[in-house]
Amino acid sequence: MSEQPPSSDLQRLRHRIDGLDADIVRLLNERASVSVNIGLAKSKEAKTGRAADEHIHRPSREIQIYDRLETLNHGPLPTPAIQSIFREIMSASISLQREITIAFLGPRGTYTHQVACERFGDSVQYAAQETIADVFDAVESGAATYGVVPFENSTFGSVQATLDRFAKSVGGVKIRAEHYLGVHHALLVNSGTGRAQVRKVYSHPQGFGQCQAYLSQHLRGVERINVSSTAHAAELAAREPGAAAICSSLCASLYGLDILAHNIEDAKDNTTRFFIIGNASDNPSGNDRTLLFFTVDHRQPGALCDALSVLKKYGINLTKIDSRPSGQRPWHYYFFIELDGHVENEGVRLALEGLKEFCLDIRVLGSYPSQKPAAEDGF
Ligand SMILES: O=C(O)C(=O)C[C@]1(C(=O)O)C=C[C@@H](O)C=C1
Repeated sequence: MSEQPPSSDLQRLRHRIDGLDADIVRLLNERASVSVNIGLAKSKEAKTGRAADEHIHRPSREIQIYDRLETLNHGPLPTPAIQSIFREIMSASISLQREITIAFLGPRGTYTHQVACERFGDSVQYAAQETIADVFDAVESGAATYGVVPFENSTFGSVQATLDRFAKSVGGVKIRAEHYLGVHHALLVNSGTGRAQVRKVYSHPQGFGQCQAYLSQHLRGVERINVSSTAHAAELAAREPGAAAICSSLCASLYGLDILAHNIEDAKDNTTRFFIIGNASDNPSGNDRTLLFFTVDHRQPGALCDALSVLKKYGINLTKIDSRPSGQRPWHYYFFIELDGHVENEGVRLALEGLKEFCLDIRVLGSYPSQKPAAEDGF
C-alpha cells in the first residue's frame, strides 16, 4: 500500500473508508468488552452455575436494541440491513460471554435451521437433531443451551409433535422467544427428472399440508411419504431416481437436487411461527405472550367454559386455543392456550391463580416478547 497522500477522488474516498473501518473495528471491540463485562455481571447475579447459561440470550433486550436501531437509523442503509449487521454483532457478543449450542430440527436446510441462523448468527455452535422431540431432549439434558422448534403454520395449523412434546416436558423447558418466518416451498428432483417421472414425494406432514392445491393439481395419485423434516425429505429424494421432495429451495444446492417448481405453497403469505426454547423464560419486555396448557374434569358440564371465564374476569386476552389428546385415557384432552401478558405481570399472575381452581393440571410453558408481524394485526 502506498503511503503517499491520496490524489484521485477514488483514492481519497477509499482513504476515508479505511479511516471509518478503523473506527468501526475499535468501536466493535469496545462494545465486545462491555458485553464480556455484562456476561461476568450476569454470572455474579446468578444463584447457580446453570442459571448463568440460561440468561445469556436476552430476547427482550434484543428487541429494545433492534427498535432503537430503527429510531437511530437515518439511512442511506435500510434498517433491515443495519439490524442484520447487529444480529452478527450480538452473535459474536454472545459467544464471547460463553460458548452456546443451538439445537434445531435438522438436517441443514430446514426452515427451523433458517430461523436458528437468523436468530443466533454465525458465531454460535449448531447441533442438528433428527426430531422435534430430540430438540427438547437436547435442551433438557443440557447438551444444547437453546433449541428451535416449529410451533404453528398460518395455513396448516399447529405442529402436533411440538404440542405433544411440550405436554411431556417434565424437565421444565420454557419458551424464551417466538420467531415468524415466511415459508415458500419448492419441488425438488434429481437432475433430468421431469414432473411426469416423479413416482413418490417426500416431505414433512406440514409441507404436504401447505401445498395441497399443487399436489392435487400436478401430482395427483403420486405416493406421499411423511418424514421427520423437509430437509430430510431432500436428503432421501437425492438417493432415489424418480423421487421428489417438498422443501426449501435452499436444499437444492445442499443436497444436489434441481428445482422443478418454486413457490408451490397454497397461500402466498404462508408463515410459520417458531419457538426458541431454553431452561427459563426471559424477563417481561412490556409486550409479551404466555403459552400454557391445562386439563379440566370433562364429566363436569361447562368445565372448560368455567376455566376460560376466569381469564375474562381478569381482562386477559386469549390469542390462541388448541387441544390435543392427553394420552392418559381416551377422549381426555390437554387444552393449550396463549394469552397476552407475561407470567410476572400482576394481572396474569392473579388470573392463573384463579384458573388453577378449575383445572386438574396446569403448566406454564413460558412467556416471551410478542413479535407478531406488524402487517398482520388482523389475525
Ligand atoms: O444485554 C445483555 O444481556 C447482553 O448479553 C448483551 C447483548 C448485546 O450484545 O447487546 C448480547 C446478547 C443478548 O441476547 C442481548 C444483548
